[in-house]
Amino acid sequence: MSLILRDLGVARGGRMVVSGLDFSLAPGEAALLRGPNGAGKSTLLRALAGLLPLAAGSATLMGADLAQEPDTVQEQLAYAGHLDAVKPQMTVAENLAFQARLFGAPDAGPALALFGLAALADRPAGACSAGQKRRIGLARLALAARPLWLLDEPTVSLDADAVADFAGMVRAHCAGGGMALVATHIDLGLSEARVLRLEPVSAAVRESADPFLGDAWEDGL
Ligand SMILES: Nc1ncnc2c1ncn2[C@@H]1O[C@H](COP(=O)(O)OP(=O)(O)OP(=O)(O)O)[C@@H](O)[C@H]1O
Repeated sequence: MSLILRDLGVARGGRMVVSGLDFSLAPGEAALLRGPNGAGKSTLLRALAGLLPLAAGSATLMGADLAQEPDTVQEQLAYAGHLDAVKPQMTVAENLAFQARLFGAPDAGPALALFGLAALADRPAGACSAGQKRRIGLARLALAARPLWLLDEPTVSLDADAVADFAGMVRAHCAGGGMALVATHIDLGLSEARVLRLEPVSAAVRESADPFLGDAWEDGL
């Protein structure tokens, strides 16, 4: 019932960005994904969310292999990337009601109860501040009954109170048997969380690419 990564490798633009990664997360555990800019944190999260292919190794979630059964794995996780997944023309309540339908939740109540969003319920999301939009994006996690949360810099734009609320949300998720892998550069106050540190793949490995071809960049990612 865990997330298990074995000898995992992920490439970007034809270069290995994450390589030889072994890690596991058990129900009830949170891990902070740390490392310098460019170390591969977003890349790893996107790969685990099924948005990038694995170049090597394996990832299994609750017994399902990501490469063999991607749909089964994706149904067990919720991914929150750098974008807030908020529709600007809809109100805060409508956005969350939409997310509730998407995740099969009966209503948006549990999300509206978070981060002071009830007070913003009738405001068009497009008229919300950056931190308010981020709150909407995170609150939708409460509607997704998914055991694994993959969160990429979730606290960007949040004030100190909202960061504390977010830490409480992760703690409650884990207390209920959930798991969270959270890429962050800041101290979230989750002292019980484990740390998975990524380092940029060594220069020697990078320079093994054909020097005459230059860098290859993926589009639209
Ligand atoms: N679209 C892309 N095409 C090619 N290479 C990419 C692409 N996106 C990212 N990379 C490269 O992959 C490496 C890892 O990037 P990634 O975004 O995963 O790092 P990160 O650890 O999340 O960094 P940060 O802390 O800055 O968010 C970087 O060297 C980056 O240049």
